[in-house]
Amino acid sequence: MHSISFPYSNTLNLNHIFSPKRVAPTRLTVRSVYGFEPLTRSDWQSSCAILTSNVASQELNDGAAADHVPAVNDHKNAFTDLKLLPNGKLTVGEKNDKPFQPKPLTISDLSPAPMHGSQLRVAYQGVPGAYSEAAAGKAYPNCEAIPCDQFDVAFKAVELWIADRAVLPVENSLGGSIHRNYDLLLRHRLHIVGEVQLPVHHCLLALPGIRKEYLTRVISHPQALSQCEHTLTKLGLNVAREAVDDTAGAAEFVANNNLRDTAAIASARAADLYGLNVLADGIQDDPNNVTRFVMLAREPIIPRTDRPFKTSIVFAHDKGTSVLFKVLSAFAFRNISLTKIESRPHRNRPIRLVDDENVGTAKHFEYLFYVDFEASMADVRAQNALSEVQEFTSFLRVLGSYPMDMTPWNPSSSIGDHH
Ligand SMILES: O=C(O)C(=O)Cc1ccccc1
Repeated sequence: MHSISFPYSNTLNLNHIFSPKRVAPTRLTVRSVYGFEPLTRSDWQSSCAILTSNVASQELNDGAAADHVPAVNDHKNAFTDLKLLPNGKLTVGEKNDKPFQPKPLTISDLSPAPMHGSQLRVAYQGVPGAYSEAAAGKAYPNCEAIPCDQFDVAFKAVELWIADRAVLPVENSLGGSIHRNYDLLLRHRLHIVGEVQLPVHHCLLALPGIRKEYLTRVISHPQALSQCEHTLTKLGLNVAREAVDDTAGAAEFVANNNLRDTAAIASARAADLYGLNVLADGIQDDPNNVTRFVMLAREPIIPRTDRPFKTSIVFAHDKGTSVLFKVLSAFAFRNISLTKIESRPHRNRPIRLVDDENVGTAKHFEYLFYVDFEASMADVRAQNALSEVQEFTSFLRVLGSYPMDMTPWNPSSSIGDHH
C-alpha cells in the first residue's frame, strides 16, 4: 500500500483564493473555518460567510464586461424589480413599478431555522401543482409555498427576506444535472441547507372530452418532455413538443386558453387544480424517475455528525496536472464517498471573485467541477480533505453541508400520483 504524505496539515489560506490582490493575507485555520469545537451558530455562520461571501459569479457572454458586473445582492435594485401578482405569484416587474417594502427583520428571522411544522415561506419556480411545490412540501411540511415565475425571482425572494427558503431542482435520475440551475447557485450567495429526492410521476393532461387523436402538440417543462419521450411515441403521439417554464404552468396554459389540440405533461394534482383530464398516467420512460431538489437559505446550517450529511462543493483550477485525480484522491484516501461529480465547461464565462474590499475581479476557468460527498463539514475527514483540495485548486466554494434525504423510494406515494 502506498503511503502518501500531504505537505500541509490543517491550515487553510482562503485569501489567496478569494483576495488575490491582498498583500498580507490573514490565515484562517480549517478549525476556525469549519468550527470543530467550540462550535456556535455564529462561528459557523461567520466562517461560511468568509468562505462564500467573497465570491460572486456572473454568466457573461462578453468577458470584457466582467469587471463591471454589479453585485449579486444589490438589494436596492432588487427591491424595485420584484412584484407580487394578484394570484400571489412573484415576478420580475419594471423598474418603475411600485417598490416592495422590505420586511422589517424580527428576532425570529435571526433565529435558527424554524422547528418542523411551523410556517416557513418557501419560494419555488412555477405555479401550484409544480413538482417543486411538492418538493417544498416534502422538505418543510406546512410551509407556505410561494410561486415565482423564474428561478432568479425565487433566489431574490430569499435574498430580500420575502421568503425563507428557495427550492431548486438540480438533477434527475434520467436526464442528469440541470446545468442552468447549477449556474444559478454560483451567481447567488445562498447556501444549500437541505435536499429532497422525489419520485416524479408524470401524466398526460388535456381538456375534458379531448382524445389523444385530436392532439397536435404536447407542452411541458423540458425535463418532463425528455423524461416521457419514448412513452409519448409509444402512445402514437408523434406531435410537436414545446417547452415551457414548468409542468403545472403548462396545464394552466392549456386550461386557461381552452386549447383543444394541446396536452400538457404535469402531475395529477395539476389536473385537479386546473380542471384537466388525465389521458395517460405514469408516462415517464423510467418508472423509477427521481428528481433531486436542493433547499437554499441565506445562512448555512450548522453541520452535524449525528446523522448522515452530504456536502456540495464547486471548484476550478487554472494550472497543474492531474488536478482532478488529486482532488478525488483527497476524498478516496479518507474513505469519503462521492455521490456526484460533474464537470461544466466554463470557457468564455468569467466568474467574478470579490475581495475583502468588495473589488471584483473576473476570472476565467476552463471547467468548473461540482462534487457532492457523503460527509459533514463537522467531520474532521471532510475538513482535511477540503484543505487538501484547496491546495490544488484556484477556486473553491462550499455550496452547503446538509442532512441527506434518506427516505426510501415508495412508488405508491409518488408525487403526482392521484391515487
Ligand atoms: O416544472 C416543474 O413542475 C418542476 O418543478 C421542475 C421539474 C420538471 C420535471 C421534473 C421534475 C421537476
